[in-house]
Amino acid sequence: PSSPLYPVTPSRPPSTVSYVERARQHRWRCSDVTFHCSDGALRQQWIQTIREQLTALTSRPKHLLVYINPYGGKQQGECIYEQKVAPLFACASISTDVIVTEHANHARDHLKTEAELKKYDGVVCVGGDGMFSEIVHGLVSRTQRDNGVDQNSPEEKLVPCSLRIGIIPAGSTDCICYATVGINDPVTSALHVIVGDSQPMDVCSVHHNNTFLRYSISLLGYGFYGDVLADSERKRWMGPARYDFSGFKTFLTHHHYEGAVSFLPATDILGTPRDKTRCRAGPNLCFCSIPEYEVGWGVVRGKFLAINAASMSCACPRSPMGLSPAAHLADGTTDLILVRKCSRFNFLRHLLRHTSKDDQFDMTFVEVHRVRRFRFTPRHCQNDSELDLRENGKQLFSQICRDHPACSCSPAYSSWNCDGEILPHAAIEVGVHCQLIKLFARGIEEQPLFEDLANPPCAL
Ligand SMILES: CCCCCCCCCCCCC/C=C/[C@@H](O)[C@H](CO)NC(=O)CCCCCCCCCCCCCCC
Ligand SMILES: Nc1ncnc2c1ncn2[C@@H]1O[C@H](COP(=O)(O)OP(=O)(O)OP(=O)(O)O)[C@@H](O)[C@H]1O
Ligand SMILES: [Ca+2]
Repeated sequence: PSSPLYPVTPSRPPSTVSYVERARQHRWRCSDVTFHCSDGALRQQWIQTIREQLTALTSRPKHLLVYINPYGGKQQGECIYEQKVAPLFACASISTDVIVTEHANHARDHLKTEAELKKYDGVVCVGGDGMFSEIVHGLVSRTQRDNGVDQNSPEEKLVPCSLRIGIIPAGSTDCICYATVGINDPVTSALHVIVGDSQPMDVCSVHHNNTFLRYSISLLGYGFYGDVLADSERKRWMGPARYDFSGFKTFLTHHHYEGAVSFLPATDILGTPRDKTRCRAGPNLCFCSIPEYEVGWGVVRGKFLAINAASMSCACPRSPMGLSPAAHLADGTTDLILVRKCSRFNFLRHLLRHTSKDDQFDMTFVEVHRVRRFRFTPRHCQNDSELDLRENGKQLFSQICRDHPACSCSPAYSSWNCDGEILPHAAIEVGVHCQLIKLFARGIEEQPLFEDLANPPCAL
């Protein structure tokens, strides 16, 4: 159908208008209302007017490029798209080019080099956070190349991407979707695409020795989350449960890592990581401020169980408030959470607080800073031969452990978990790029007291 009204059949047919209705827990549903009109001319006038009103909404996409990961999460990507999303796009007169990916990085490389981006109003991915990360890497790299920007320079100002990205959740964690929409529900996400929502988001660039490594949108985690990921990658066959298994195992292993974290605090912003307010849809604290004066870098040295940088809350079904509940999606900062070496019992208390409303930062061994840039340097390693050292270190360590089975020392290095991908270097430099990308989302809406009055329905 080429209009939001259907069916449009001869003689006195009923005319149906589809619209968005809010349901529980941030879910959106498609409903319809059927009108009967005995006066054919009046009916036609109504149809014409509604069509014109909808066409005038330029923020709504008309052509989308869709990538489906058939192997993400519970391997339901294709089925979710065909059954739940494609019919809605068709109903809203959105045309699509669909690519089912054949290998990892297929979507990234297609976007980077081949895709004819001018044809589209947006890119949609069906998968988890890993698939979204592929789309971001493809689009951001393509935009920098097209604009002659060198990604390898950590100080370079990156050019924002013009195409919006939609996420149809079909992964294991879906934390980007959860934190930008409030729920990981394919129909809700499809409806946010259809109504043409727009949510800007920060992107962190990660460098090692003036070489670009990766972008991060949600979590950069060294120590605990790096070790959980490294272990869970060997257990992909377990599906989403691999994270709980590896989480439990890593918790028991209780390794700590020594190093120095230096950071540039964001002092000229309104919010702090300890705020009780949350990043919500509508006017809020979420904007890019320009630093007014130079502030000095802070340095924290020590032994850490975890070093986490959360550029957004990282709320997900496992942790409904997230790693940094007050983090903002698009304020140009990341919340640097440093968890110093402590007892297993205390670390468990800290982890448990992620599952409730209790403050996980209110503990003597945890500190949190809202920053614009940071660097991490592991102890024993300040030069280029880090990787060699790392390999030798691993061999040495396993040898020592074989010789002394009861020893409880930690290995020298962990890995960085960069949005679910393992980085090859421990020493990294990170900078936040304010509002580099845009999503088909609007942030999490407060649940209004009188839903119907505060949020009028929206026709498809
Ligand atoms: C006692 C329960 C404590 C539960 C504490 C839960 C905190 C969970 C916080 C989750 C934050 C997810 C951040 C998202 C990162 C994504 O960019 C990335 C890509 O999808 N996902 C992961 O790396 C996937 C990372 C998944 C990490 C799961 C960690 C699970 C920890 C379980 C610890 C169990 C200890 C039990 C001791 C008896
Ligand atoms: N056709 C494919 N075959 C194998 N791997 C793929 C394919 N398409 C994409 N991938 C890769 O699969 C990885 C995981 O995908 P995805 O993010 O969709 O699911 P997930 O890992 O289960 O979820 P999450 O990232 O939320 O934990 C991604 O890193 C992506 O690069
Ligand atoms: Ca942020």
